[in-house]
Amino acid sequence: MRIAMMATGGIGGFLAVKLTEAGHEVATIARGEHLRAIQEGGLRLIGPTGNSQVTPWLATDNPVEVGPVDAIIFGVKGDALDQAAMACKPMLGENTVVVPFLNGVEASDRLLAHLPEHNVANGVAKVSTTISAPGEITQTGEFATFIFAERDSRPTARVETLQCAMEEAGVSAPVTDDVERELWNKFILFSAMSGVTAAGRCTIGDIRAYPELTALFKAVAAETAAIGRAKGVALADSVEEDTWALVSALPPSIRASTAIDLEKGLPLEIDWLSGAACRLAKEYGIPAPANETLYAVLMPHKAGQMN
Ligand SMILES: NC(=O)C1=CN([C@@H]2O[C@H](COP(=O)(O)OP(=O)(O)OC[C@H]3O[C@@H](n4cnc5c(N)ncnc54)[C@H](OP(=O)(O)O)[C@@H]3O)[C@@H](O)[C@H]2O)C=CC1
Ligand SMILES: CC(C)(CO)C(=O)C(=O)O
Repeated sequence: MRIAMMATGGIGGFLAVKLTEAGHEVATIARGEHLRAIQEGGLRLIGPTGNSQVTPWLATDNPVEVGPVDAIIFGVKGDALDQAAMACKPMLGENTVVVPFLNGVEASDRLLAHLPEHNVANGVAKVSTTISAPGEITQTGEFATFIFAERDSRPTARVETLQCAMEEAGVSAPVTDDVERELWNKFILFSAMSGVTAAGRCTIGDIRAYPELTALFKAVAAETAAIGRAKGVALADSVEEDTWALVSALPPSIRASTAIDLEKGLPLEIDWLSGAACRLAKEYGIPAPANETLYAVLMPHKAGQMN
């Protein structure tokens, strides 16, 4: 397949290495020092079980050079979505599938402001990866699951082809019959994990150890689940308990990327996490005091560099 990464960060960089290794023509869209490093020395993945280095088919900051592709893996931070979406246009053909893997539940809908609906799919990523140096991606932990489908979850050849490509590349890409439920399952976990580990400057281990943090986490997860149900998402009756069971199984040192971004003084994705929960709660008439409090506490740090 011919696949473009918009862009080559934690998500796009990880998949670029895996899919290039599996023999696909991968175009990595990047910029600045990171782009120069990929052009000069290729893209390196530091993984939990070993490292790999690839030379992608193309490394550029100009999507016109790439031209139409079969699939675009769309992975930028929430605030960068609009500009990155517009930049994708030269890479679209009639049947190109654009799969967003942003955290939150709004990315696919937001893409429709810029891209034709028939090109846009929906997806959720369960992986922990970051740009650790120019030209280098580091993965923490071995989990790497990418769940995606057409926006209405109907099976199509283009989604199935990309899922097979990922599976053959050693990345889990299970079929789903309800991609919206998958997004909300993660959002229920992640709205709480992001808000609490960032505002509390704490880890998942702390959330389990301090009853006050446990209660706060569960309150956020329950609010977000209530919003999902009000929206009509087919959540399991046990989603709150299932979410806590997942938290109980996570390594104690884990924090959300939001907490790590806060520590580094980087901009926070809170408008698309706690902020999204608050917005959607208002829309559906659901009280969301825990999400609102966490959103407010993190607000002064939203633009970064204010630690
Ligand atoms: N990484 C992970 O483990 C996971 C991430 N996610 C979500 O996936 C999304 C992407 O995260 P992640 O990949 O980690 O983000 P990163 O910040 O690692 O990567 C995004 C990259 O996109 C680049 N970029 C943004 N806009 C453009 C543009 N217009 N043209 C070219 N390059 C551009 C950025 O460059 P620059 O630095 O120059 O702005 C950056 O290198 C987020 O919503 C995140 O929450 C979800 C699950 C796991
Ligand atoms: C928790 C994790 C690593 C799971 O994919 C994540 O999505 C994030 O921190 O951004």
